[in-house]
Amino acid sequence: STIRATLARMKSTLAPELSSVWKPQPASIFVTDLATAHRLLVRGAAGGAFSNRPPSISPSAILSRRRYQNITSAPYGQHWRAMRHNLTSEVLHPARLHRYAAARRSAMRGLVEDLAEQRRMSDAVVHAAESIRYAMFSLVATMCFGDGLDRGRVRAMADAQRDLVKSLAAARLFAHAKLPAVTRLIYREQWKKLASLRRQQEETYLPLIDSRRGQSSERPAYVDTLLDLKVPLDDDPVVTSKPRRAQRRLSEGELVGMCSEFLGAGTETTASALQWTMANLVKRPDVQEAVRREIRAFVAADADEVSEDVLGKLEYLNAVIMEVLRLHPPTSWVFRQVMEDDYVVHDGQRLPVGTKVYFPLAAIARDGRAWDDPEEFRPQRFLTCKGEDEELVAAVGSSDGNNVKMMPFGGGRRMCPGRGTAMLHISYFAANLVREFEWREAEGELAVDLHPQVGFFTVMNHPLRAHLELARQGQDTQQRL
Ligand code: HEM
Repeated sequence: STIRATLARMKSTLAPELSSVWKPQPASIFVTDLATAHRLLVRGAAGGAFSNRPPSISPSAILSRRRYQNITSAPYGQHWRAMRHNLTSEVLHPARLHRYAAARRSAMRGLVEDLAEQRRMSDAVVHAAESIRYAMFSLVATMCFGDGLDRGRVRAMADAQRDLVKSLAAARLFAHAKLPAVTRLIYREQWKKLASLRRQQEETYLPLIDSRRGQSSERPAYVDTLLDLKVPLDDDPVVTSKPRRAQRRLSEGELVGMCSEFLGAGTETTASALQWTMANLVKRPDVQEAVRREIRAFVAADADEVSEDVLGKLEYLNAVIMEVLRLHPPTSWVFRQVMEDDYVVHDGQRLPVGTKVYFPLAAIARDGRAWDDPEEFRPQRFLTCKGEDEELVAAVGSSDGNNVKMMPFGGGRRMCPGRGTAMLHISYFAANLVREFEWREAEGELAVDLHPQVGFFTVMNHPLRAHLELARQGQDTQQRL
């Protein structure tokens, strides 16, 4: 009877999986030309929204067997709309973002001091990659959980998240598995590792989440908005602006997944973009000096920092960051999947339901029909169009979708909601790092290598190391740092 029970259990687990394996799957499509990417992503479909991703590799969604969705993994519908609206209007909206100015300043100061300390200890060569990533993580962690986080705990969370990012390749294994139960059995070590990382997140995040319950704060953290958030009881795939009556709060599992998404999306992308920015400035001392000259023109020599209100005037720095995002988009892919309601036409044919459409962002950004000498690092290409700043808007993806030339933040309704925040974080940190230090190439194995390591995020193949000299004029910088 034990054998019979085991067989029955196997049958009930495997039968639905096996039936889906034998079902013919429509071919996937890879879009590498800009015009098609723009038409599909930004203009959308002739019918339906074409705004779903294939089952996400979000570890939170996979580990909970898709019980807990976050914004990235949720199907296009009312639940997704409520979560995304909360993030964009309550946290990332420019009118709310000023609340976190003190956290940005403290993370930036911490980074400058850390680099100064390293250069004192190690003959001026610093491990910039780790320091940059940790500074970004501590900033995003404060936005997520509020002020007063213990430094040791933040460090542990940052390390755990690095492990999780490394495990994303394994997560992909489970996300795309035709036979999930069998795949979990075959790759049980990888599954156990993912499960233990998720458990670790629960153990760390839940006490922090609980400590915010019932508190009112002048500077609400992301978690506070999530605790207040109500989502539709049943997801309705049709997105309308009509309020729904039956609502519920997010469960603990969902809260952990949402925090994990915020920390991951907010840290890994911007930390990678900042590293690529500093790496390109090391390789191009002429560009670095031009950025420094621009900063000196707008910031007094005895000012404490390049303040946020100056950033809008630093057009050349902004152009450098755009060019970095074009050549090294930190998110490698955008994905969509054709659903029942979508009427998506490609090459004169309606794409069958289930078709996965892949947009490799680096290839799209190097389309020779859109850019002259697309392989060259040439920030001034973003300075040619003054006035309306058309190209700058186009580069981050304009809301009306006109003149889109590249899409580091994706496009259409699922476009990155963090693009404004990301640009603020990258330019604030980069401006201050250039003002404080002269960044020079270290020698031998520590030299800057601009080859990418393409995974879920595109990072530098060799983490950034650089030789730093103090660069500030006008006060006794040696003493200050
Ligand atoms: C340089 C920095 C960043 C880059 C390059 C980037 C890139 C992207 C891309 C390509 C997508 C997919 C868009 C699509 O499918 O069309 C995305 C989605 C997303 N990003 Fe970002 N991102 C960055 C920073 C941020 C930040 C700072 C946050 C939040 C704090 C964030 C939160 C999200 C979320 C929640 C989504 C899912 C949106 C949805 O499905 O509706 N990102 N991002």
